Amino acid sequence: MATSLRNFQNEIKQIHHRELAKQRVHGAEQIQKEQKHSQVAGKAKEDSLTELASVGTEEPRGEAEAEEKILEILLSKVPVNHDIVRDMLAALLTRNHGEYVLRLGAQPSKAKLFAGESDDDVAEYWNGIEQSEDTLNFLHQEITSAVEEIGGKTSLLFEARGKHPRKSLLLRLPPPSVSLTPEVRCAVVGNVDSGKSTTLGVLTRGALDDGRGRARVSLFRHKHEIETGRTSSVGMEILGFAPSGAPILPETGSSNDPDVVRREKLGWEEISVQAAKIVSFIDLAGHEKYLKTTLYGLTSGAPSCVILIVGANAGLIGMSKEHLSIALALSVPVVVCITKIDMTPANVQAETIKQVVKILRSPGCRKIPVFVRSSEVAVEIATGFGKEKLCPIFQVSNVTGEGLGHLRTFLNLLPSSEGDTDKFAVDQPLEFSVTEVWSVPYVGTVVNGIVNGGSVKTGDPVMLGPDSNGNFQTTVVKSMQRKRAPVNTAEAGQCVSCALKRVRRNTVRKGMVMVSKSEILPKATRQFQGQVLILYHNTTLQKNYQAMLHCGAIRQTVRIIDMDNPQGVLRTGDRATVTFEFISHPEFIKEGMKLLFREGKTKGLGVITKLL
Ligand SMILES: Nc1nc2c(ncn2[C@@H]2O[C@H](COP(=O)(O)OP(=O)(O)OP(=O)(O)O)[C@@H](O)[C@H]2O)c(=O)[nH]1
Repeated sequence: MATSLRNFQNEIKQIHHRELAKQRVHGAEQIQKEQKHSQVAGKAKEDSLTELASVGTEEPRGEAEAEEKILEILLSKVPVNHDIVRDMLAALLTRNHGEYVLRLGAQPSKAKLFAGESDDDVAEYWNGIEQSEDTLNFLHQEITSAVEEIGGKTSLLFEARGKHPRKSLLLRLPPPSVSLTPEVRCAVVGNVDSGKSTTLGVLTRGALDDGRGRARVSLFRHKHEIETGRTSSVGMEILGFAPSGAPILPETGSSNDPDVVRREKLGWEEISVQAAKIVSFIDLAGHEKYLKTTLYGLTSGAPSCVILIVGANAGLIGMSKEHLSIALALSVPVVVCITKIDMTPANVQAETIKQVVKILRSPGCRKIPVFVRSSEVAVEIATGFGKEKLCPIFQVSNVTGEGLGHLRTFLNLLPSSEGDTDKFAVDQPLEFSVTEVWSVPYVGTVVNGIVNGGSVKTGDPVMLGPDSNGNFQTTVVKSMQRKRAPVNTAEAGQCVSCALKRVRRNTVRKGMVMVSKSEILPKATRQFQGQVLILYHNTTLQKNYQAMLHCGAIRQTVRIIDMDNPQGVLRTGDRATVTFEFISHPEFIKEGMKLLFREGKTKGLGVITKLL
């Protein structure tokens, strides 16, 4: 089963990439067509589509300039053949959307580092030049002033003295506007009472917990949540990092955590204005009763990583295994965070760690667990996160603050969602999926969601739909907000809310899309084919079977109307091409989209292969 799941996931990936490539070609053609059309019409005014094609190619922060300067300084201090050294140095500089991690001094091999070997044992070194502490300090100073010259900030992430001195620096160029601040989306899952809301409360508010739920109170949205201490909805929290690398925290209060820079009370808007990077958390419910909501949060929020919270005292129990399997099925990279290490006896904690490692290494997961016990490991694992099979494990206490510093360093360096060009393509016409709808007094209908492709500007005419008949209505984006700060543009990979002109609240539902207005009308689909793998079903699955389908922000009951399996039934582990039909209304879907369907314990994973 594990091997077939892996093969199937690889196939899904291939189909997804193939379809994305097709759509990109199609999107570029469409943009070209539109451009020609506007030229013929003699439209001299700035065309949003031309701009759309150029977004992402520009380097607004002077990134190339910064890189060149840093390399020049390093080269001038290293008395060896320049060409070889340049390549080596470039490899030590990890670039990620306006920020760099620079490693100075000889670096231990990652394998040794992740295995947690002590500095003296580290025999193997990769790309790096052995330098004295004085040279490192000198380079640190020179680079800091060079980065400051171009308006950036440098912060020390890690430093090792002694036999093999080395340093890791974070160089960050502040984003020119809020609309360009890189964002990382993390979904937080785990069993009831594992400490999800508490960990988020402590990370985003700064004040530590008292072990009786103090830190989580500000995160709850409903009265019953405060009364029961149980999350029931999808909550959103943000953590901003300043250009200096320090977390921006909104509340005053005492904290024994030395890593924290404390500011006066701050709202989301202020955080986004001050931040050079924003980590947004999707706080999901742990109770089985709310699994549908949790699944929705996982598929609709397009997270770049899933943080699985495990109570050290309880281990991976109940829904946490379910959450882990869903994250793996959706191929979202996983981070494990073991909480409550302050109150758990050593033997129980060791048991939990053993269990987590065993599950991560099992053929179903095939992850390589890495314990993050130093900032150096946190830096290394964050910069390449998502590309390898590594699964970082953090051990933290929300009461004493132990281990939270490493977790913050890791979050600070995670690659941003916008940088994931596999998932989000800028060079396509706009596609925005609606994940939430509100009616705001004096503003009107506001939709929140993710820009899956292309970009959008305020004032752009767009089409919103499909409604229950499969039709789209035309509207205009009146204004936009990103993390409650007003913005004028939003690009692929970002999560924004848009106020829409002349749209009634009751005509909009979650799962709808907003696409750019063009001559080609968007199409709503009622029936489609998908390649699926049945992950679990206790008997057999036949025609007319109904289940809840999750596909991006879409959540609707589907019925199986056909399958290519000769016996006409599907069992656990079976693969088939299945024809589905949406029960209540057509939806906007595309070939290559991943789908997940569920009914009770039954679970299936797949990819849309054909729209009928
Ligand atoms: N001692 C100690 N207690 C903790 C720690 N983390 C969380 N707690 C406590 O554990 C309890 C449960 O925490 P929650 O954050 O509500 O758990 P949850 O996972 O969000 O639960 P649901 O919202 O119901 O899914 C609270 O009383 C917290 O105070 C920790 O690191 N140490």
